[in-house]
Amino acid sequence: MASYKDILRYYRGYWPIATLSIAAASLFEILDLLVPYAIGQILNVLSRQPLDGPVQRIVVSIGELFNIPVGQSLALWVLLGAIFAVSVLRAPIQPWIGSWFHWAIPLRARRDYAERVLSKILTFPLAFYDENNPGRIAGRVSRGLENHTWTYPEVAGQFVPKLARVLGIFGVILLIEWRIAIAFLLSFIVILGFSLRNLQSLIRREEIIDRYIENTESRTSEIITNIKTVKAFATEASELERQRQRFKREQDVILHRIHRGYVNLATWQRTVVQTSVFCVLAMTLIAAVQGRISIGHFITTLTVSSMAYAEIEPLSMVAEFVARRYAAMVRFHELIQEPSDIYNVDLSIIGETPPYQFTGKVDFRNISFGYDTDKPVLKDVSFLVEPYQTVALVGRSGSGKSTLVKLLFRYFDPTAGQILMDDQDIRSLDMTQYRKRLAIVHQEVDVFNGTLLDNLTYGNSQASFEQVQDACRIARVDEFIPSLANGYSTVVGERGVRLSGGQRQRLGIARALLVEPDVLVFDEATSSLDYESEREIQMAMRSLFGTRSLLVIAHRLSTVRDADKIVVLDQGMVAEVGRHEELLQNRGLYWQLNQLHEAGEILD
Ligand SMILES: Nc1ncnc2c1ncn2[C@@H]1O[C@H](COP(=O)(O)OP(=O)(O)OP(=O)(O)O)[C@@H](O)[C@H]1O
Repeated sequence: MASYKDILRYYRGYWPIATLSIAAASLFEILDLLVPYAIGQILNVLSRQPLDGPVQRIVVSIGELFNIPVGQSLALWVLLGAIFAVSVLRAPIQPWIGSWFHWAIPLRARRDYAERVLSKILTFPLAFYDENNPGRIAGRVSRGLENHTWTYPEVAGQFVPKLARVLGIFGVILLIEWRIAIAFLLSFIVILGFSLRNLQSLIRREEIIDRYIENTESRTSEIITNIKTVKAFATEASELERQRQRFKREQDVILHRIHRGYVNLATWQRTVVQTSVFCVLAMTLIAAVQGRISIGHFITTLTVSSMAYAEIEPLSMVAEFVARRYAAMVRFHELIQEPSDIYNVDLSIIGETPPYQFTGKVDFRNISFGYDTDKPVLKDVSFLVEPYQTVALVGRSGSGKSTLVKLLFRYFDPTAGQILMDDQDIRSLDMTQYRKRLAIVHQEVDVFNGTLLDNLTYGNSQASFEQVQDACRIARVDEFIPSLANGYSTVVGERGVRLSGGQRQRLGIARALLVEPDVLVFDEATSSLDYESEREIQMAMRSLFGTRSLLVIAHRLSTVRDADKIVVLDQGMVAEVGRHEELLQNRGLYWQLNQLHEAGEILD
């Protein structure tokens, strides 16, 4: 569970400079008090009342030092000089010690944490993404970073220095008349104590609403991701209605439970502040009338105390902002504290030549696995992929084909059994380096926003242009390049040319080939492709047979017919293994699937 300590740690790299700049800003706020104090003393000089002892001593010392007669005029010059020093001389220094660091620190911390949170996102286990969609994760990250960045300047540049100023004012009033100082201090303790108690309960409400907003954002992100389905089912109106209800509920809670709370707090604060100002005025007036304080002190006390009460509003505004943002900041740290993948992903390796080189012999030995411990998905699965063999995985939907591939990539580890790559348990290998020797072509190939060339070399930025051309020839990407306006430099993806399903698949194959994997996994696209594209891909794929070990999640008879080995899975178990003709002769599950799907040429 994250807490305020994590929020403080966010700025941890900058503590020394933060402490210095906050201390300097606080000092400036206290020095500001010299102005009303000096004006009070000037009034005393003009009304021929005595100066305060320490001021008198300073005037005398200066008179002696410069050999100037001590009198009214020297006292006025000294006081005027003090006002000049703390107001005019300070002006060009303050922004560089204050504002500069109050923004430089959170902006630097933002860069640190943007990097840290991305490293974290890159190393979350796959299961995390099943439970949290991109909208939820992105929302939490951006709200967290933004709120940390905005909160620091307010707390460091406003809250702490203003609080220091209030303490300074207490000191000044204490010098003048202790009874007024005590009344002043008590009123502040009451106001701050009550405000803090109220803010705590408002923070709890903010935490609840933050989770609620996150769920709403997550649904909006799902609508965007699944927009084709939304449009196809014409559910735009019902989606809007559902979200509209959530927006309304959000607004009701924010307006009536949270915002009302803040306004109630402000109302109460304002009333207490005005009462206190009045009491201090009355007490000061009585003290002046009774001759306990001079006219100058009367003016100083009234000026500084109203300065202090005027700070209540900015102070409580900052406290309110912090309270409003607290939940989002804490939830950002909760995200960072989520456990990473159990396998150590090495984020320091960029474009290095992987140390491993395998023949491509993969031995699945007695593999059992379940996403939930009580629901086994794979049960005692064993089969061997010899180097350069093409092995097809066949079975009904849900039989565990994709799960086997996830285990090969070590997204999960089997609960029993082992996967051996060239007779080495893959758990004993460096995971990042091991994965670099594998490649996969998914059913839906991801295209990043960038040029075609960027997308082709995504897994191997060192590839030469000749290698790219070779891969494109094998994967038949070269057949559609002439139709693109700028050839390899054509921008594809989000902001560029949309590639068709078949083109994307061929891009996926070329991209996989460019990393020169020892084992290539191919998750055949099912029925999203037209006949022409499908044939192109079939031909591209067939030209890979025998060039390396191939593991194909096969949906088409044509692939399966040519495979060296077909592994038929049934409810997580190996039902049959053999070549196409052998399995047909067996008249088992493969034969049944074959019969069922022969007409459509698709196996599951
Ligand atoms: N992330 C997951 N969490 C929990 N259960 C899962 C997860 N992924 C898959 N499953 C379950 O595991 C079983 C096997 O799924 P898998 O995707 O491996 O099957 P498949 O043979 O590849 O199916 P298809 O051909 O339809 O893609 C299914 O019952 C599925 O519901």
